[in-house]
Amino acid sequence: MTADVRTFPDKDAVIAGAAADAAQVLAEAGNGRIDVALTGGSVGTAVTGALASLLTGFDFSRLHLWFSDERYLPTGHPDRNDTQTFKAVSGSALMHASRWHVCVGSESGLSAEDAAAALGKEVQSEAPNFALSFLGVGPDGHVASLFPGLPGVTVTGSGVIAVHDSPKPPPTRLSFTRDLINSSARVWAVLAGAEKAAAAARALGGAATPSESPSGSVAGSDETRWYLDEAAAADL
Ligand SMILES: O=C(O)[C@H](O)[C@@H](O)[C@H](O)[C@H](O)COP(=O)(O)O
Repeated sequence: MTADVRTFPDKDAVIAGAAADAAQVLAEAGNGRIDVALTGGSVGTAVTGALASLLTGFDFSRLHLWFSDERYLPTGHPDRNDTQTFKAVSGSALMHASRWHVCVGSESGLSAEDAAAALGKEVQSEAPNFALSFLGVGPDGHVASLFPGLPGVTVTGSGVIAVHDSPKPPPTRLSFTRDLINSSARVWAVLAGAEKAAAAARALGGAATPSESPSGSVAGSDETRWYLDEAAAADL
């Protein structure tokens, strides 16, 4: 499916645009439970923060929030994606979502494989039907913690994997598989900056393999959108 590419003047406009559109998706979602997969990184976290301030009059008890990847560090560590997200949304009603499905922390003593399996079990038993998955994109084209050249991006099945030797610190991470990400109705990539331009062009060019371009290998079952600033869109 062809991605719907939306270009904005700068990073702040990308964040505001994606958050406003996500607020509309949530407002228009039918009755019942809504599952959303959040992402880490500067742009994704800021989108979640902006979304939190737009959701007025929303029934938060319907909302289940997940992270499509986590940096495998102790609970509360300032570099964890959930910690950074909680900071971005603190004081907002988003904190009252029915459930934040966070990953176990490394203080548990679990190996990354066992921590990934625990979250995978939760995915299996909750059977989330993701309405929306946000993804940041790295300069190397990674999404979630699926990095070019590492084995994770080729793992099949709707599970959660352990990732070792991540080129972006920290080295140990947990990540949704590509199949789990792609089970989302909507997959929205959010990115900004000239350092992302080559990765965006490779992904949207459509010729790269998943291992060369993880971001080019993710797509929503209904819709794939890319929110980019002009700098990141420069090579499209
Ligand atoms: O744990 C993480 O860092 C991520 O989830 C990662 O996939 C991130 O979204 C991208 O690296 C983009 O990050 P930026 O928006 O900061 O460039």
